[in-house]
Amino acid sequence: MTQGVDRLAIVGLGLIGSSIARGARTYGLAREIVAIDRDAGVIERVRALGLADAASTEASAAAGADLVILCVPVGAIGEVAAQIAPHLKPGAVVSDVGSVKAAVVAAVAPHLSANNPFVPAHPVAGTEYSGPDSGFATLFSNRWCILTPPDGTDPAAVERVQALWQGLGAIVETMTPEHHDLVLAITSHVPHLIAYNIVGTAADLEEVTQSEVIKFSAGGFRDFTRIAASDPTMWRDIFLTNRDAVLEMLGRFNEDLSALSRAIRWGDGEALHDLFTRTRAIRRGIVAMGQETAEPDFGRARNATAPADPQSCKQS
Ligand SMILES: NC(=O)C1=CN([C@@H]2O[C@H](COP(=O)(O)OP(=O)(O)OC[C@H]3O[C@@H](n4cnc5c(N)ncnc54)[C@H](O)[C@@H]3O)[C@@H](O)[C@H]2O)C=CC1
Ligand SMILES: O=C(O)C(=O)Cc1ccc(O)cc1
Repeated sequence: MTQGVDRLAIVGLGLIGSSIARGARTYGLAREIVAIDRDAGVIERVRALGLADAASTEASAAAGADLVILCVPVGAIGEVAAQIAPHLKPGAVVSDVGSVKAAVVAAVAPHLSANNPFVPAHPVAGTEYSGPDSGFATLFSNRWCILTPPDGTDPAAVERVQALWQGLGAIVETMTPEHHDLVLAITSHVPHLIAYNIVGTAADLEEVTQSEVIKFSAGGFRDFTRIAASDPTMWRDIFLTNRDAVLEMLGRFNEDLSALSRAIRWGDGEALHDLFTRTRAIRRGIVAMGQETAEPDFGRARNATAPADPQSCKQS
């Protein structure tokens, strides 16, 4: 059994935090796991599921941890860092899993002393489910985890966080927070916004079509509804904290959408066919890299320990 971390504290035991706890147990990555969540109901579930050696609603439970991972919505990460900071032992490394990085670095840095290096991380893996029941140990297997350590971060701290993610099966890559935010704006954030928008538009049309939108929802729309079922708090925070990059990518998206509208209006089949051929090649490239299954899996195909009844997960 690898003993990477002596005491691992996880703050926020939702989908991501509970998956880290399960993975750390399964793969023997920590001698002791401490779970911290402000929600007493979550702590109760953590105890019932046996996800940690100790579980508490108090930030002081982070005392004595070698590595503390903040797994709360990005808008709360700075405030949670401030709460745990007074309890950290010298040398304890702090990390997070937030989907946005520049705003998180800015929010966390002021609260930590030089004795407690911050190594921001983002596992690019998840589902539309939330809460402690929705996690599973293999969530990060063969998935990217992006680290965005500020220049001058203690290399030993980066190494500790990298080792944890590699132990969880992730492939680790390092980049600047700003680059991360631009890349994720187009690959993750704008796609979620499009899903929220199209499902919202369809819902508004329900009155006009007398429920036929939902009744006849076929492949494309159904895939959007899965994404649009993602946690409202988490995604509100992502759009508010990655505002500039999302607006930049949304501007480009709108321009390209206008070009497509024009092609349809003027019967430019060649332009449509050219684009659809290019996008098909991109999908096939992703499948070939093993980052995706050929068919939509609705977030459950890799879920080796999924609850028998997915409805038991907190669905947003
Ligand atoms: N859901 C996903 O697919 C992915 C999420 N992320 C990131 O991971 C983080 C967590 O997301 P999920 O696990 O999906 O969320 P979740 O909603 O499943 O769990 C969040 C947990 O944090 C707790 N929490 C919230 N505010 C808190 C506070 N102030 N103090 C202590 N605990 C608090 C909540 O009680 C809840 O148990 C977010 O920053 C998100 O951007 C990253 C990759 C994928
Ligand atoms: O469920 C999906 O399709 C996702 O895209 C999950 C996801 C959500 C947020 C992230 O920062 C990373 C992955």
